[in-house]
Amino acid sequence: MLNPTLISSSASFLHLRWPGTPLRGIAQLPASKSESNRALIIQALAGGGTLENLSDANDTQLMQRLLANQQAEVFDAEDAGTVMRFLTAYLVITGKQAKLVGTARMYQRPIGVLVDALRQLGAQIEYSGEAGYPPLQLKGWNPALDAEEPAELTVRGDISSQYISALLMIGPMLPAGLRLWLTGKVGSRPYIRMTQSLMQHFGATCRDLGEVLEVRPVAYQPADYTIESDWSAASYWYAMVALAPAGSTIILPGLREHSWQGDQAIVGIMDQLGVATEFFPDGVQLTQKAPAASVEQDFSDCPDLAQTVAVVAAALGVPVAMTGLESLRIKETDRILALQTELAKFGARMEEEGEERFVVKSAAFQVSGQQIETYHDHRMAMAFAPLALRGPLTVQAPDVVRKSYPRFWKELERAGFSTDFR
Ligand SMILES: O=C(O)C1=C[C@@H](OP(=O)(O)O)[C@@H](O)[C@H](O)C1
Ligand SMILES: C=C(OP(=O)(O)O)C(=O)O
Repeated sequence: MLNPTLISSSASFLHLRWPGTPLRGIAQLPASKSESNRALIIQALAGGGTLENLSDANDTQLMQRLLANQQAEVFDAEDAGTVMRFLTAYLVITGKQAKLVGTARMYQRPIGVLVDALRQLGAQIEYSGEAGYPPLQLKGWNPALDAEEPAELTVRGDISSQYISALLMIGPMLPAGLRLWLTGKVGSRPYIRMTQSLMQHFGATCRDLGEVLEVRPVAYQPADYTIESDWSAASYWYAMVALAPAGSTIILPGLREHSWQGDQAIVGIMDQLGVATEFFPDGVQLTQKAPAASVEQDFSDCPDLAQTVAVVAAALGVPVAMTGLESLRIKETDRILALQTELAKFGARMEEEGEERFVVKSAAFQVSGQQIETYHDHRMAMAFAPLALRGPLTVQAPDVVRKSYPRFWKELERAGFSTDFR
């Protein structure tokens, strides 16, 4: 069978068009890659259990392949932050000596906070390139940990929550558990809570005691878990409903009202940008409503939604003030710079007004054949694609979506977009 992701894999450009009718239908979402990649690490540590609905995202397929070949000498995390960070901690705790490599961009994404913490636990890790960044050489694990008292670590929370999740997940394997003190402004908190919830689902004990997170030395137990659909991926369908002609509505199966994913925050944000959500037992229906006159939003807990929201607000002409964007500069690309550059092609501006506060404003926003650069960032492609509902648009390197949503373009075709891959 033809792999749907291969159809576009060699394309340099995708020309997207919308016929002008209302947008209606059921869109299939990928499963959450954040839940999937945690569940895979925990399942490997638990030694069993069944995972249903694992994500088809490259980040998850990659994690699965790497965990299936643990005797490897080199582990290539490609551009997947969770793979690089979670696997580093996993390989340390399972005593592997190996090299961890990735893309050129991965070598610009810091990992020093995690390496310092693992070294304190007894890991021997060397930097093969620049100190503080991958690639890493894991040289062994000589824990000198107290059998009675939990290991105590102090970790900055203001760079990436993935270091904290990585450390929490190996906590049950330490002789007396782990006490993790967080310093600085902790970002992406819901991802830390998601880690705790999944750990608990697999029998571990991980408690949030305010300033400190405590993991007891209680072993993981094999368990079954069904991964929820991905709320970050859902955000692009919210954007489409917000920008589509009157009378548009979309059903998204597999989303839960009580979710472990912080990006469910899209429900409240898009309620202000013209999309109402109705929950059903297995999913949601999105319909249109009037947007607010202006929006203020802190993205500290949901950084992956920032691009979607900036583009929709600019296209609607609703001024939006955005805070909590600090981590955007060290993701797949510098997402602030990328947004500023690409929004400018439509006459919209994203300007820093005061410290770490960005305001997106636009007048006479027009979509008329612009070409969007994607900067090796899946979210740049998916956040700008909904603009095709307002006029013809070209997306450069469309295959970038495979990182989290390989079927994205297929789903757009099913919804009625015309796609021309060149
Ligand atoms: O733990 C996770 O699954 C993730 C945490 C977030 O990263 P940061 O903690 O670096 O903000 C998020 O941006 C990323 O897409 C996935
Ligand atoms: C930032 C992201 O992923 P990661 O950090 O896991 O590469 C993302 O998916 O937007």
